[in-house]
Amino acid sequence: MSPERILNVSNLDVHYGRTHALRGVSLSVGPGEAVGVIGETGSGKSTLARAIVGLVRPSAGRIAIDGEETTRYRARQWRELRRRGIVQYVFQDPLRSLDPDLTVEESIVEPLLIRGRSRREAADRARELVARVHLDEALLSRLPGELSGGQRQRVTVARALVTDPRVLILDEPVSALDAANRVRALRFFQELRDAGTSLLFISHDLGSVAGVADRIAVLYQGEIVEDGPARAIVNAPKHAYTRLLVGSAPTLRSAAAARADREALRELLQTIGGPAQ
Ligand SMILES: Nc1ncnc2c1ncn2[C@@H]1O[C@H](COP(=O)(O)OP(=O)(O)OP(=O)(O)O)[C@@H](O)[C@H]1O
Repeated sequence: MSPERILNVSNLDVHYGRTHALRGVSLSVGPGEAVGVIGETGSGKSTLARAIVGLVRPSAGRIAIDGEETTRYRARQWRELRRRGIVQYVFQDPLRSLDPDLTVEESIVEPLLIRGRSRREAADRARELVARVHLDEALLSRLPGELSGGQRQRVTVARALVTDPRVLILDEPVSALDAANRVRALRFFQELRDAGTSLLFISHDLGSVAGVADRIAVLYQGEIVEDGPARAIVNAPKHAYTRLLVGSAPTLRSAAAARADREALRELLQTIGGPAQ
């Protein structure tokens, strides 16, 4: 496996009893790269994420995180890896992943206090992180139940960032958000990626990952049927299932059509010697 990849999954198989949930899945994420995994419900997206963070045991294949092979890790080694916080998994449902009785500040600082940091240092870091996810500092004293869905989601991301992870796995990060929050969240994920955090986006919706992902892998019935640069997947999907996904994302289709029109016009202008804009 190439050492410069932050996350490397190769030929991964996962079984749940008789259900063969993942079949020969290979995927890699480089430093500061955003990779999207898209697929319909039941295609195996969450199973892949859960296998990467050690919550599901693969029946075959290999996983390496930041150059360290984790495939045969025992519980103690997983605990140590989680303590170091190199990989963080942000679950789909923020309400379920935040303790309802802890304030935003307590939720964010908890992992730091466990690591033995002082309360003062942890509180400073909480303020820094809420600013980073574009939340008002006044929300630090609120409980999760007193926040909007978009705010809660940013709190879960702030909490995941507290350990400076090299890779962040985001399970359906924008599907529960309204349009304005969705745009804001996607912009924020771009900032994170640009600052060097590797991102693995998991979603059923091609439209919500296409704008952020550098590469996209399409998961269908437990197998990756297509994998490539996001632009190629959207503009020239090869697999029939990917074509169906692109076809059912109207904004993507019209953006691709508009781009094709612009390119055709540019070519025409060049042939007739006009201004090539
Ligand atoms: N704990 C489990 N025990 C048995 N089968 C499971 C378990 N978890 C998932 N499965 C099965 O494995 C397959 C993949 O499920 P998975 O949850 O990974 O899909 P998904 O793409 O994340 O779906 P969704 O988008 O609905 O969350 C499905 O057939 C599912 O029924």
